[in-house]
Amino acid sequence: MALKQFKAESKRLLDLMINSIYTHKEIFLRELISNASDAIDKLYYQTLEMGDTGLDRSDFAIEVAVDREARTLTITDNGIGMSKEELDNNLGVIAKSGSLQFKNEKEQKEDIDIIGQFGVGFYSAFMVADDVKVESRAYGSEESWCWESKGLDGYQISPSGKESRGTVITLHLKEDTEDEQYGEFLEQYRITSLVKKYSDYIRYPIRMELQKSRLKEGTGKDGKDPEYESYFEVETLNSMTPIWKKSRSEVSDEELNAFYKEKFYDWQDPVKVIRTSTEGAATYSALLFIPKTAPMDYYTREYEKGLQLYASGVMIMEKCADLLPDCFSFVKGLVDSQDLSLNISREMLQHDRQLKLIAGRLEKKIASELSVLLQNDREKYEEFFKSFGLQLKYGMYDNYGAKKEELKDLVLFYSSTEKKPVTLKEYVSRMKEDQKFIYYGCGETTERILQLPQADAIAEKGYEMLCLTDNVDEFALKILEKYEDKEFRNISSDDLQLQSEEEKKASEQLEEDNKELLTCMKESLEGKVKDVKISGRLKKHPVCISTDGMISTEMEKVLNAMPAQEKVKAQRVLELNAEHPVFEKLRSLYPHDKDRLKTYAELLYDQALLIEGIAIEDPVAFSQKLCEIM
Ligand SMILES: Nc1ncnc2c1ncn2[C@@H]1O[C@H](COP(=O)(O)OP(=O)(O)OP(=O)(O)O)[C@@H](O)[C@H]1O
Repeated sequence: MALKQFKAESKRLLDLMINSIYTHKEIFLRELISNASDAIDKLYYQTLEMGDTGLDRSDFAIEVAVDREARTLTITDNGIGMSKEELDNNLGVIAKSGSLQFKNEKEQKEDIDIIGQFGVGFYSAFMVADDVKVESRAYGSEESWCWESKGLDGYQISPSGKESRGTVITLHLKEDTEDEQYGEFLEQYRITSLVKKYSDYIRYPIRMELQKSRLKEGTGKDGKDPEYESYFEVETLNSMTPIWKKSRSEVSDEELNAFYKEKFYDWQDPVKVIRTSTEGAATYSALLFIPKTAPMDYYTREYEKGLQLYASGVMIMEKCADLLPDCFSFVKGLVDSQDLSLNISREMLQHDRQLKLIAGRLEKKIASELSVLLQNDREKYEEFFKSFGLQLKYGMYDNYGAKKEELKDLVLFYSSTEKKPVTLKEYVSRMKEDQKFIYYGCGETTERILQLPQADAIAEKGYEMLCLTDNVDEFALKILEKYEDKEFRNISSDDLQLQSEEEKKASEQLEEDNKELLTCMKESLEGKVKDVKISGRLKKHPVCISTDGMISTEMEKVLNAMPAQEKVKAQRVLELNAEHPVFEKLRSLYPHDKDRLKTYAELLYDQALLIEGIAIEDPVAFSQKLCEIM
């Protein structure tokens, strides 16, 4: 059977090319400038191959010009140009890329940086123009030709009078509509900012004659009013050499900081600049910055993480989210790689191994740089942690703790004994010989945690306690389970293992001796507590709440504050200090005055809740009871 060829409805295809593959019309300029740069590259390499032809790299340039009256935008290059056949083949055949072909033929050349590969970018001009004219004169040719098209209906090629080598593309911009202001591409600020945004690192100068304003000579001084005049000046719009491609010795810290502030709209220097480049399985350069403070919207849904992505000097994506894990979403910066499989529109990447590989390496690099900062510049790290520590702790907890190992040495918690933030490693290194657990307390502020009745016993033993003040903290530690084989323990949990065997026995005896009193109190607090016990930990305070089981009162608070969450309840235990005068009072009430004992039990329970920072159920009743006994 004969093999049949697919046919394409070329008008339809062109329509798709023009209108469906790009989301932003503005990228047409990037595409045309990239073509101009490719054309110059080709000529440059060709002349290199041919030996000296008198052409120098500095002779090459790309020019952009606007004519508001004629409503045209022109892009001129002095690159390799196109012959009549090339105009026909390259611009008349969709998806034919002369650039890709050129690149493939020269594959052995190392630093060839040709951008084009799909053979479609040129057609993006029709998103904004209703007439496109390409006048071109191929290098070394005697003739020049003009290709012209109004879009879907086809194109014409006719002789042109272009005298110099290269290509001039003239776009006649579409009329403005209610939805689209094509005229904006005639504004110089729009053109200059588009060049900066997408084509800043094109290797050849992109020049434009800009209209400027200056003080008229002789005015503005000696009592004369200032008068201004406009004048024209040709300016190079792009910076050409990417700062990340310069060697370390060529770029000062100040330059890097200035670059960061300008590109990423920050007014402060970053706390850390990370430069990295790799060759091999994935070839890329990255320039990353860790900001000093979190942007206003950082901890909101509006914040978008991501790194800028460049391919061969052209900006492809402003925020490539896949390059950063959530735990490091605060990192700003860019990645430049030639190896990425771009999507035809250059707006997306194919989710390939390459991208994953780069993302994985960057993640490791960021983690190791943070760890170096922590070791070498504690003050700076603490400053950083104030802004982004919360994110690292979320990162530990997120995704069932998938990144907990990577992050556990980067988090800090305030220490009760050191009176400053410490790492888990530091805590463990200071643990007392007989100390079993890493103790922590939870609350709104460190001051309140330090005042918790449960903290007294820890302090008395000379143990260190971590103060957890962010909602996520306890969850992060719970998911970590252990650090260097040491379990974490909330100071409010029922089993702190602080008592010696003798002390334990004494408590059990006391418990036994007061069994009926405790049972009576438990019945008075029916539904509120799981148990009423003699405490082994209280020193100064008469009562405290401890919890039995996985959920602490702090976790209960956090979980119940979440809108869709099913309500949870910590298993509360009311602990009594048998050494406290209040306990004597309780003993004196039982069994003669059970009503009063009930009131006391309720008051003490509410009091314990207040100390924990938990709202009491019925403040009015609490106040009445208090007055009653007064
Ligand atoms: N200014 C120019 N000078 C010389 N040749 C050009 C110029 N502009 C376009 N061409 C030729 O036309 C071809 C098609 O251009 P087009 O922009 O459609 O695709 P591309 O640049 O090859 O690929 P991509 O779609 O990835 O940008 C190019 O490969 C190149 O051979």
